[in-house]
Amino acid sequence: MSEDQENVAPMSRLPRLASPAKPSSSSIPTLTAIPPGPLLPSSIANKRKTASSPIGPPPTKRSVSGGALGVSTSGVKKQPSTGFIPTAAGKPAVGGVSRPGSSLAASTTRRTASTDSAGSASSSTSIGTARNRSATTAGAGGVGGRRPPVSASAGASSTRVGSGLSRNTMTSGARATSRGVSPGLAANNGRTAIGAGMASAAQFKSHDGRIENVEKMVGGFKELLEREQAKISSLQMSQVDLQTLLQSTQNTEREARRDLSSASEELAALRSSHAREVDDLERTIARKDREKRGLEEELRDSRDELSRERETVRELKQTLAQQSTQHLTLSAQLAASQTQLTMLQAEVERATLSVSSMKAELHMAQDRAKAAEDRAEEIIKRAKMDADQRIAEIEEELRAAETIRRKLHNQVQELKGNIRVFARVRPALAHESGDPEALADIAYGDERLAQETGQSQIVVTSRTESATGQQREQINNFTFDKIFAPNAGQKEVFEEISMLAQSVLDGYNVCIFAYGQTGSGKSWTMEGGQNDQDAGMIPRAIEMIFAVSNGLRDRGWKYQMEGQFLEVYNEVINDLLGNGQFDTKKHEIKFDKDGKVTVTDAVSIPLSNPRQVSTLLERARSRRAVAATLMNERSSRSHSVFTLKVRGENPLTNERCEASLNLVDLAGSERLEKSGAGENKDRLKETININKSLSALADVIGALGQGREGGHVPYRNSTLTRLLQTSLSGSSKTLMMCNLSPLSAHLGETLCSLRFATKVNTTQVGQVKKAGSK
Ligand SMILES: Nc1ncnc2c1ncn2[C@@H]1O[C@H](COP(=O)(O)OP(=O)(O)OP(=O)(O)O)[C@@H](O)[C@H]1O
Repeated sequence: MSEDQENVAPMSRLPRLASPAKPSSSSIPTLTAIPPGPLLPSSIANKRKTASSPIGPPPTKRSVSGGALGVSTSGVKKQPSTGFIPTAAGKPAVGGVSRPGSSLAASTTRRTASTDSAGSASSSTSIGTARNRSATTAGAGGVGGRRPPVSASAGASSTRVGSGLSRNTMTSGARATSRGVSPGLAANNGRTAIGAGMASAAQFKSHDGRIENVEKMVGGFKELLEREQAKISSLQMSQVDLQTLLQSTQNTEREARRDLSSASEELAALRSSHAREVDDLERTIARKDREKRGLEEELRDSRDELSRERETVRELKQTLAQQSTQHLTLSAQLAASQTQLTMLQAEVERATLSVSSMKAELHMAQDRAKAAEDRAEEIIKRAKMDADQRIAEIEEELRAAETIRRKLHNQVQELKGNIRVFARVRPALAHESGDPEALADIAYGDERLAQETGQSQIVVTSRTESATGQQREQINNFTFDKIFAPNAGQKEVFEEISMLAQSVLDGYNVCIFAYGQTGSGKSWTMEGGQNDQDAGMIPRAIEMIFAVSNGLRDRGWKYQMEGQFLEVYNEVINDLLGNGQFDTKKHEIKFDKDGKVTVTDAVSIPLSNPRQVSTLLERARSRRAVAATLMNERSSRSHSVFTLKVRGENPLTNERCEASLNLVDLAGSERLEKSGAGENKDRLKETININKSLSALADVIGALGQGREGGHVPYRNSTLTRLLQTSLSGSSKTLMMCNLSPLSAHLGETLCSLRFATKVNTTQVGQVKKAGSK
């Protein structure tokens, strides 16, 4: 319900309160219809103000009753005259009455609002102000010119004065004065009212009875008001109680809230402590679990131990029982032994006597033994001297035998010829063996016959077509010191070479060439594959030389060895063991006063064991590979020369030797048209240089073959022959391995190689001499 509705509701109840005092049916409707408006709202307003000001001081009785009474009195007394004016004046009077009423109603509404907003503002003051406004409004209504000066409101004022209630009028005037109405206006109003009062005195008398009724009603209203005031007082009392109750409730609530927050905090603290306790308990439980498991394990172990202990106890008991039995047995035996001891003691006494006599005999025997020992020592000494003498004689004989062996060995080598030629045909490779037509017709002589004669045969059959289209078959028969068929392995080849290579330890220069066209197996023969089985002549020769030199150590020989690996490419020497990726130094060939060849700035690596050789070969290989990437297929277009320099000394025999083993992998020997060099200037230069050095080699061998002492040998015609000058001289042993391809496509080159090898084979170089030996 809105505030306006609340204000209106009491007005509907008012007729019921007023009805008992209704004096007559003719006048009451007008009176009762008008006064309740200003009366009831004041009382209700007071009531409401009281109720809506919970903390404001309760209004004094004087103030309330004064306000209410003043309003009701003035209102009630005004209304009859006002009520009559409309009756007499008709419609405008109704408007005059209705204005104050509506003004009051409005003022009530405002007052209620102001009370609501002002809160505890003084009720009496508020009421007084409202009433003053009402009066002012009424006055203004009269004076304001909206109505004629003798208007309903002016009439109302004069009615109050004219009814003889001068006190009231004065009071009203005084009040008006006191509330800001100008005194002149009040006096003016008073005079106007007296004039109007005299004019209507007759009417006034006729209404006395009604006034009495009204006064009775006022009395009733007073009673009602008192009752209301009593009610208000009791309500105020109960309001105070309620306020007290509210305050205490609020206090209680605040306390309860405080309790609640502290309880919440306590609860949170309890929860966290509970959580901590739970955590602690869980940890404790986990620990206890672990302890429990540990204890269980301990218990298991203890049980196991207990059972073992029980087992031991049982065994001990058994042992004890056995030992008790044994003890009894032993006690019996002891008794028997004691009896025996007594007997033995008697016997010992007898034996002691015989020992004394034997000791005497022993002393005599010891003297005899000492004399015998001295004699034996003398004999041993003499025998040892004889043995040492014999050993020295034998060693001397052995050394003489070794010297003889060396001589014989070298005589055998000499008998075999100081230039020997072997031929080796490589097997067809995997990609070549598919077509039998691709293989050349090569036959090998009888092996047994070869062993008997020391000469092997190889027969190469070539077929050509004549101009008339006839097939011509040419059989080419070649004889060499040894021919290796394709199935011959590296080991087999080395067995034939090893004795020659061993000569270097005896002080002979040895030179082994691998000659043949590109791809005929020269590198395979000299260096071989990576595993021991495929190892070529260089690693096998080194291994063998180290093994033999170690064996000769017992006979007083001490050897020092060093390795050198050079490459001759386009007549220029490159050091394959130098530092850096490839050689940038210029090397020259020099000869010392002994005629030994040295190469300037060439690296010589001291070798103390054969394993170092593989590292050395690997180093040379990688440097050759770098050079090969710089220049296509360079390896087959260059000569490689591995030199093992050996220096030996035998302090026992006072012998010394110095020699070198040269293992040469020659460049591919193919002819110019085969090499395809015509199209390429570099290749042409390579081929010219290779051919130059190979023919220089052939010329040197040929010149040596003429055997003229002091005859000219053209060593200087190529770098290769100059480099190998010492090894090719008459004091060296030379072996040429002629490597051959099995393919028919290479038949022409194979025949060329075989003819060159034959030329070398028929050369007889003069007497072989030890190099640098004393
Ligand atoms: N006796 C052999 N047994 C097995 N394989 C061989 C044998 N001889 C040569 N070969 C193989 O034949 C191929 C050519 O051999 P190699 O490289 O030794 O020829 P080369 O004459 O040294 O050629 P280049 O002059 O180009 O160096 C290589 O693959 C090598 O492994």
